[in-house]
Amino acid sequence: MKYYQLQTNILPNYYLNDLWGEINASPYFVINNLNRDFINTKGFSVVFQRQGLTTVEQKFPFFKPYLDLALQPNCNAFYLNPLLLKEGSRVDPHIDRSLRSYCKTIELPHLVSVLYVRVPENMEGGELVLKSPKRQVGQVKPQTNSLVYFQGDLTHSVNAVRTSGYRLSLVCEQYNLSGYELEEIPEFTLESRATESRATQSATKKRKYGY
Ligand SMILES: O=C(O)CCC(=O)C(=O)O
Ligand SMILES: [Fe+2]
Repeated sequence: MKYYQLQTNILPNYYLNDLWGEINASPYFVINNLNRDFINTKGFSVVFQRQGLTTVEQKFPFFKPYLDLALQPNCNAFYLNPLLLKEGSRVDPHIDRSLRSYCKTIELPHLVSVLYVRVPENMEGGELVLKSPKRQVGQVKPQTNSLVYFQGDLTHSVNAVRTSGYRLSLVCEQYNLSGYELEEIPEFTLESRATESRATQSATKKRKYGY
């Protein structure tokens, strides 16, 4: 794959509706302001190794069809996060490396997959912009039921959404780690502001972002 790949109409529509309902109903799905790059977004994260996949599927059966489709056979560690944007939300330029809080020296993901679960019709803004160090290599206009794979070394951002309605994506950072790095990654864990104490939240902020 060179830079990125886009597939449309990838899953049955009833599944996307179900996913929308299940994610919104999840008690873990709350305001997501831990990271400064994510402005006005909601979400939670599931961290797992391949051997924790059955636990993910037990606890979140509604993720299974997506994981069956999107997980790459050569990857062994994953960071899965549903992400909700609404009017005024945006994501500033970043490289996905969310597992670094478990292993400081971790390499970049092999690739990142993004399923667009629901996108407002005629959405203005909300494009996924992909950049290599030198130049912009792609701009994806999300559509409901499309799946994007992009190289894990690309800097990317999401333009501010300028219309009403919700843009829900299901993002999975996929890593191909060495045994040494893999040892540091939990087999299965959940990250959500809903389950963190206030003390943990401020400690995490200081550790990760220095404020
Ligand atoms: O929703 C998207 O298009 C990408 C979101 C993203 O970059 C992320 O969750 O790290
Ligand atoms: Fe990202």
